[in-house]
Amino acid sequence: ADVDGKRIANADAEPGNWMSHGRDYGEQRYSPLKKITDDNVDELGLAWSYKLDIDRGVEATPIVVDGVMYTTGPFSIVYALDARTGKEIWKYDPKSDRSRAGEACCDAINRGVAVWKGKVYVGVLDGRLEAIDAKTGERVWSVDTRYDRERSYSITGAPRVVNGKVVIGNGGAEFGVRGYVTAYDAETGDQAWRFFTVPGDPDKPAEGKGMEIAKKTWHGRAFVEQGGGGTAWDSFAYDPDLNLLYIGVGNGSLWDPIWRSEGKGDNLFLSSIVAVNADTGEYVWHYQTTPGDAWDYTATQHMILADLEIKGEQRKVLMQAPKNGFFYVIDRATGELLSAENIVPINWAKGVDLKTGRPIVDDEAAAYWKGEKKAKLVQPGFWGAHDWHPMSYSPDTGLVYIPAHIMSAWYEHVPDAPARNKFKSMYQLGLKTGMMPEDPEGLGKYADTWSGKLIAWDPVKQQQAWEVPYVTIFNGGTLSTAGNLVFEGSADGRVIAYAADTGKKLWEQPAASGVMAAPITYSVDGEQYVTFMAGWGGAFSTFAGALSLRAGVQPYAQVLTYKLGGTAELQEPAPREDAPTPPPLTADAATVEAGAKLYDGYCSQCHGIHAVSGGVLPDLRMLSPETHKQFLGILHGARIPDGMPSFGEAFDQEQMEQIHQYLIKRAHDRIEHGPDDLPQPTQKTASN
Ligand SMILES: O=C(O)c1cc(C(=O)O)c2c(n1)C(=O)C(=O)c1cc(C(=O)O)[nH]c1-2
Ligand SMILES: [Ca+2]
Repeated sequence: ADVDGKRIANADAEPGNWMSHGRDYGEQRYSPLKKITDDNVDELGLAWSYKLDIDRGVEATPIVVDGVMYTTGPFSIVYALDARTGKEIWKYDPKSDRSRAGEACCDAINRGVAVWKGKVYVGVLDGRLEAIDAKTGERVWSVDTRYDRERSYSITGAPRVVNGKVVIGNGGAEFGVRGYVTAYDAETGDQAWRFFTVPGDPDKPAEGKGMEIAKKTWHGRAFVEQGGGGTAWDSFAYDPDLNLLYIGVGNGSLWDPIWRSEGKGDNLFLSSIVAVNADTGEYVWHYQTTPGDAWDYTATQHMILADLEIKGEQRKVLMQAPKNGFFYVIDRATGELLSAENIVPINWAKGVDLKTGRPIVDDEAAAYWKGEKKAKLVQPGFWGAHDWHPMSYSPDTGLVYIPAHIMSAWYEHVPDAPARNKFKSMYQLGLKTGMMPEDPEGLGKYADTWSGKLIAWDPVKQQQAWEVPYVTIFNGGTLSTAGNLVFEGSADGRVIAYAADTGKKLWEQPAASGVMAAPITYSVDGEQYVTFMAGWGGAFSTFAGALSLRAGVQPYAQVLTYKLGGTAELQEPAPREDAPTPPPLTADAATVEAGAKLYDGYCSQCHGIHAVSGGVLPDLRMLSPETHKQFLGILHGARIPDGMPSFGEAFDQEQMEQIHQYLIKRAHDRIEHGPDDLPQPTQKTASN
């Protein structure tokens, strides 16, 4: 595992390895390997599988160095496996603080490790960054990256290592945090630099040139208390020649700009790409995709560096398809916007003005944060036209392969800003969102408006080359290879290979769970392998549980590795047990109604809107008689070891009973309505 900057920068010289998150510093996720091609990919079979410990969302990109695979599972557990056989070499559990599991917005997920000079680095869900000995799996150092322990910081992203420094951001912009990126000495864990993405107290000196610029774009003082947001929870890229580190910056906190910044200002560096000096963390340039973000339009999405010929000129570009629906091509030396077009239908903006670089915002979509009382249906909604699922770029076809979403969401202004507290709740967003019908028919109609697509996008022409439809959102990240192939897993539980030039499906097998993570390829002893990390979970299936049931999968977490002629057998989860009979419904309508409000505010982000779980965390309509008895105890923390936080300080006993009664009511609704399967989607949105 003796990886260093030279080796990563020359990744093409050793195509058998996958040494950093996006394979190279430009994060193209393109492999020069071509033993597996469009001619023989139909002979691909399972070589080995490895079962992960916890069946929740799996989002990691594995690293492979010299025959060893380093990857992660739920709750940031790290695995070192023999890349030929899947045999475990060691396992390291950082024992992420389960009492704080509820402070992470989107399941207990992790996007993988970094490897550098004999050490493996992992960001832990509870906010630690740790170095592990690559040979023994023993911890070498550990730092708590949280700048303020009273706030709900978490880490889900993969670290990157640049010039001997481990770079990591954090999550939490749904719960009132101030975003930043920190670089730590890879050897010692000592802090080298920190770059804040949004300003702190306006009465105190700004932290460097970046904050001088940003400060002028914020108004009032509410953002100091509310954190401001701007978490860098996923993407980075690095250009060794320019020595620039690119940071993908997230959404605002609170979401509603009225409660964040008096409804005014661009609120830099929310929803921006920021370039900093990789040695010092000093600001160099920025490009803001969504000024004054009001919709959770993060620009944390995967960034790809490439050299493209644009209008007869060779340009060093950075490409990103952030949540807001546009595909941006930016000059990565200067930050100049070269082009931007939307990849799916959108209604929040009419386009991007190339002169100013600013979106032409639609007045209707913006109305909610101008204080209008009516809810607005905005497209894309909070999981964007593209979320964290990595895209890839093939220099052979010149196309970018984007796992895209078609989805909308309601947004509604609320008359009061919430007081900040540590309980993850919908109220903490400072607006009302996520509204959807409760009745199966209405829900089915709404579900029909959500679907997924693999889009092959031409970044020079800024237009689509081909597409493949999927039944729902949250399909897997992509990998492209010199064998004219694009690999992608799907939300509905398949692993698939397409011809990179035409999009023709060439190979497909079942994956025993939904696949969200991006696959990788590597070779050992001349044999090429393709690995998919399978395992359903993440933001979609926890919050919008009912809609995610369209995927029809369970959260079964495993590493699946394929080779030509592989014959291993796929392990599958046991079928779900039938729901027990609920207790009789005795509560009155007012009690149930009060419980519904509390549930949708505090419980829905994990257990699903209207108590319909997507199957990752327990469906609270199907509690066992034993669990019904322990209900209050569980709310007081009895299941912290499983990641269920205590709500002892959030609710009084009466409120806990109200929630319980609401769940009993929903259990009876479920029996009345029958199974949760929504009506089948129309032809248009059915999977390929
Ligand atoms: O604002 C944030 O700090 C933050 C963090 C995370 C995260 O850390 O996973 C997500 C998001 N936002 C987010 O907006 C989002 O859509 C999302 C999806 C997922 C996921 O893993 O499925 N995480 C996150
Ligand atoms: Ca967010």
